[in-house]
Amino acid sequence: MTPAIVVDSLVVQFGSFRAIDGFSVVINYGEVQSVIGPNGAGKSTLLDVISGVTRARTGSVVLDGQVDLSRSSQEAIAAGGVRRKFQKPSVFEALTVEENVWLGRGGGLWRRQDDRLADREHVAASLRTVGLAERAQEPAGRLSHGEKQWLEIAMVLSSDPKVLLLDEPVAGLSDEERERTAALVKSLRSPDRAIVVVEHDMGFVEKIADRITVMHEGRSLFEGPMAAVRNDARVVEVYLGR
Ligand SMILES: Nc1ncnc2c1ncn2[C@@H]1O[C@H](COP(=O)(O)OP(=O)(O)OP(=O)(O)O)[C@@H](O)[C@H]1O
Repeated sequence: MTPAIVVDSLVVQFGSFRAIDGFSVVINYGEVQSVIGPNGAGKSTLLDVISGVTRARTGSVVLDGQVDLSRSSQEAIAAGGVRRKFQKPSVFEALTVEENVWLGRGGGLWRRQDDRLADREHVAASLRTVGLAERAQEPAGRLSHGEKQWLEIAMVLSSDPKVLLLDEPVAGLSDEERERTAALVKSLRSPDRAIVVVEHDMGFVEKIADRITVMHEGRSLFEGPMAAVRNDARVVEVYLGR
């Protein structure tokens, strides 16, 4: 396995409170890495550091053995191929589904007029991947909550990211939509892409994750496959048993 991102001894502090307190993890290409844990464990803060929203106090988050993302700007991180889908869908409702994906590809809607073949193909392929190709010309505001989640995935996919960060991708989705999202995330796995999923839905995580890290109070409590996670007494005590 080739590491995409190596998080080493990460510490994030808000005032005197340590939201992340010496956390380390290796995120590999070709895998879906899930980060689970109770509310307030530090999962979103971890994604914030990887995507440049929040600064680390100490430690490092190194991409491809070269770039320390904890010292890079949000723009540089996104341009370097690390893209994040936030928990709440934030699509542009008045724009069409396809226009939203053009925006996700980067550079704004003017890129559409530029009409470069590679761009067009990426936009179309992203819409097909998430199953929204037939809705491409509809205003995004007409999509259901689940479809908006998929549209956001298409928006980040359209830039062909090497690292995809998904923050609670099935929150608020129906059982059927969760099934579809699981199939979608599995289909996104590729040897030159690493996927990180933060999610509370254990059934979903079990379906998609190659590796699971359990976070608790800013630290890594346990790492392993779901069967081992479910059987670990500490994990049951702080998270699953609740
Ligand atoms: N900007 C901030 N200022 C102060 N405290 C913060 C800030 N951001 C997060 N925190 C605190 O850091 C801790 C970790 O928060 P975080 O959102 O990363 O947890 P989480 O594991 O994602 O939780 P959830 O599952 O509820 O989304 C929480 O106690 C939170 O209140």
